[in-house]
Amino acid sequence: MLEAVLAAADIGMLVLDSARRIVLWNRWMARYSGRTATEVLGRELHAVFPELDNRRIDAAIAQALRGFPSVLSQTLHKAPFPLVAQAGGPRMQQAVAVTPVALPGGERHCLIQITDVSAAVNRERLLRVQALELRSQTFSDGLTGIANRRHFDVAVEKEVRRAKRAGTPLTLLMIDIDHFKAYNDHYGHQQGDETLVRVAAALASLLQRPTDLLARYGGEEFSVILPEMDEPQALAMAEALRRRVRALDIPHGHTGPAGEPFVTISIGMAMLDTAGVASVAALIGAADRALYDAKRCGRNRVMSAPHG
Ligand SMILES: Nc1nc2c(ncn2[C@@H]2O[C@H](COP(=O)(O)OP(=O)(O)OP(=O)(O)O)[C@@H](O)[C@H]2O)c(=O)[nH]1
Repeated sequence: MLEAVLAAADIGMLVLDSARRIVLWNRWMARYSGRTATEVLGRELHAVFPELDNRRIDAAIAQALRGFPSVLSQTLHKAPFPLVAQAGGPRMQQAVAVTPVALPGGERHCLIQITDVSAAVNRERLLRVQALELRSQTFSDGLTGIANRRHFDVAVEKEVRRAKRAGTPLTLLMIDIDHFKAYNDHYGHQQGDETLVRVAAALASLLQRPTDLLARYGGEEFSVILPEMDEPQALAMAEALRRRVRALDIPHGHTGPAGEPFVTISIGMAMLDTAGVASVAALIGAADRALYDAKRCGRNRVMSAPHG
């Protein structure tokens, strides 16, 4: 009965005597190691597995022969024994427990139990990848691929706090595509989406520093956080962004009599240290008012929030 149970067990079991010779080798071990019981019984464990050069296993065996059980950490010892689920396949991921066995005669033996945890490990790996993917989706805009509003909200709070603490400047740009309602009305929503993607990519191509953040703030509105830039640099960047979008030469024949027949953007700019603003809400408000001024003054331009 015991033999039948050992043969049927879906777990590897081998028993070593005090000289580390193999005295029990169940069918599971034979199947996944490729070595039959006849080949290994009576032989020393390291003679059977010369590659089993794992000091942790040696220590665990020594400990078990002194009467103390141990379980090998799965993160540190993923696949100590050369076992494969199928010939030519990858090494099986293993959970290994080493347990003392006291026989009636008094001699202490050591039972090694091996479980195949490959499926669990693979599932864990997949979950980790999915978690990372979900996290990046949570913070990026599905259409344009740039940061979304949620990402912006978190980043602007952090950057304002950092700038205040370090006493460094911080610029916020609010960007809006001009006459985009007319664009959608005349060219269709789908082409409107394509244009949003192109504009986002054009803006992103100019922002090189890792701390700069371009986000889709809302429908056809973008925001840019530019830490540690003085006012002339920030203004130059805003101008460059405006020119870059205009240079895409995306036709827009419905911009009114004063407008250029291309897609353009208006930009409102506010700085933490020049707008006299202390809070994130005030900074956004100042940039928003400057954007409104840029629209009122004819669009396709950059306007700065008044100082102080
Ligand atoms: N295609 C597309 N259109 C969008 C999206 N989000 C917002 N819009 C459109 O953007 C337009 C915004 O128009 P308004 O805010 O009225 O302003 P505007 O026409 O851009 O005019 P000004 O801002 O005054 O230059 C609306 O027609 C929205 O439907 C989007 O994801 N895709």
